[in-house]
Amino acid sequence: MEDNKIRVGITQGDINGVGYEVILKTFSDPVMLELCTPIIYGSPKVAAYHRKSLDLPTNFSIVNSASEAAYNRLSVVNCTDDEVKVEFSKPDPEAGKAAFGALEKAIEEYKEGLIDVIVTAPINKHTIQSDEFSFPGHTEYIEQKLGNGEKALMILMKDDFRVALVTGHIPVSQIASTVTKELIQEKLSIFNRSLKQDFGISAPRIAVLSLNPHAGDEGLLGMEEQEIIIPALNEMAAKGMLCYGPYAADGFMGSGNFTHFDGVLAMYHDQGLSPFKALAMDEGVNYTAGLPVVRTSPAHGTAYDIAGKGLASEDSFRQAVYVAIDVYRNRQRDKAARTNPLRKQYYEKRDDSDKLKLDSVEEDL
Ligand SMILES: NC(=O)C1=CN([C@@H]2O[C@H](COP(=O)(O)OP(=O)(O)OC[C@H]3O[C@@H](n4cnc5c(N)ncnc54)[C@H](O)[C@@H]3O)[C@@H](O)[C@H]2O)C=CC1
Ligand SMILES: NCC(=O)COP(=O)(O)O
Repeated sequence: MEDNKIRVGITQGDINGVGYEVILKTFSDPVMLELCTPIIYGSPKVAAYHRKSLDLPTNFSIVNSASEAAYNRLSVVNCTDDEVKVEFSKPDPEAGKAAFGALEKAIEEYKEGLIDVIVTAPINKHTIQSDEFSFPGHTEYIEQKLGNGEKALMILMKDDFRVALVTGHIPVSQIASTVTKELIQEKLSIFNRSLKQDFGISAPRIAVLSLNPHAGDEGLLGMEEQEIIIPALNEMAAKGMLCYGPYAADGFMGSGNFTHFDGVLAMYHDQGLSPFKALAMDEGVNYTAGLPVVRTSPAHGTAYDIAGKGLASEDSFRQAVYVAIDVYRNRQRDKAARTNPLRKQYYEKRDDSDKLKLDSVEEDL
């Protein structure tokens, strides 16, 4: 390795979707190569196929591992069977196998310290399923593989607009029974910590959405607000967290109230992601908070309807690279700031001794 730029490991995702298109378009800009050292985990053959089909100018080097990645170059580590064929827009278990192989290799090299962050191109969540990958998505898989026992939180973000989820990829029929006081508090704690450490916000303000229409209308339309969400918020607020709500989701988003908060915690996937994508999908980023590893992805999926046509925008993928780099740097800064912190000094009221007291280091909620 000839440089000390952040090494961004990129997994190829589903080879029949728009993954390679957005990756190659992003790194056709030489400025991106000054910002980081990108390493694609995938297939030089498949990358070349996409480049030719879409008439893209992006060049890359073939390497055996990220340890060989060259300065100012896009590199590709081959982790895919050369026999695999690209068939644009086709859901194909072979493509699923290729997506999984790339993810496995990236995780292996991350563990070896060869890459600093992981940016994933979209997978087809159905075709990737196998005995080795039985998860609803990257979030849950990476939580298990690289979480060291920590829990993940899915955050979709664009600039200061950040939406996180209490429940994720579960059937709608299971949402109400999955939303518990403990789960809300767990997600709030991860969100609060991430806003501080990953985004440098010292006292984050978090809005929490209700589960039922109109926040339950005092119990008329459901009791979860009264019995679960409000007690969860009250306890966290008593510990000093700046959390507010529950807000009725439709009016909260429609009125623009969300702009007054650093983060919005939604109760379920479509409650949070539908308004988010309506407002911010173009440059939206999916960030997996709460884990030791920094992992991002574009907000979009495989987009089979436009695969191979040259129509996919790379904006979201480019932002995913930026966010991964920013969070990585913010974490380093936060770690440095927390090493040997100055302790707060104060005099106790009603203590006549004039004795200076030192408090203990603040614990994260
Ligand atoms: N992180 C991941 O791996 C994710 C994977 N998926 C998977 O992707 C597949 C398709 O999911 P959908 O819900 O259809 O969402 P999608 O994001 O693939 O497509 C939704 C719409 O947005 C458009 N679109 C998506 N990306 C675009 C881009 N870069 N430029 C321009 N237009 C774009 C598509 O053409 C389509 O009309 C599913 O298998 C899903 O599970 C979905 C989201 C994230
Ligand atoms: N809708 C968001 C999404 O599907 C994210 O999936 P993944 O990042 O967990 O693979």
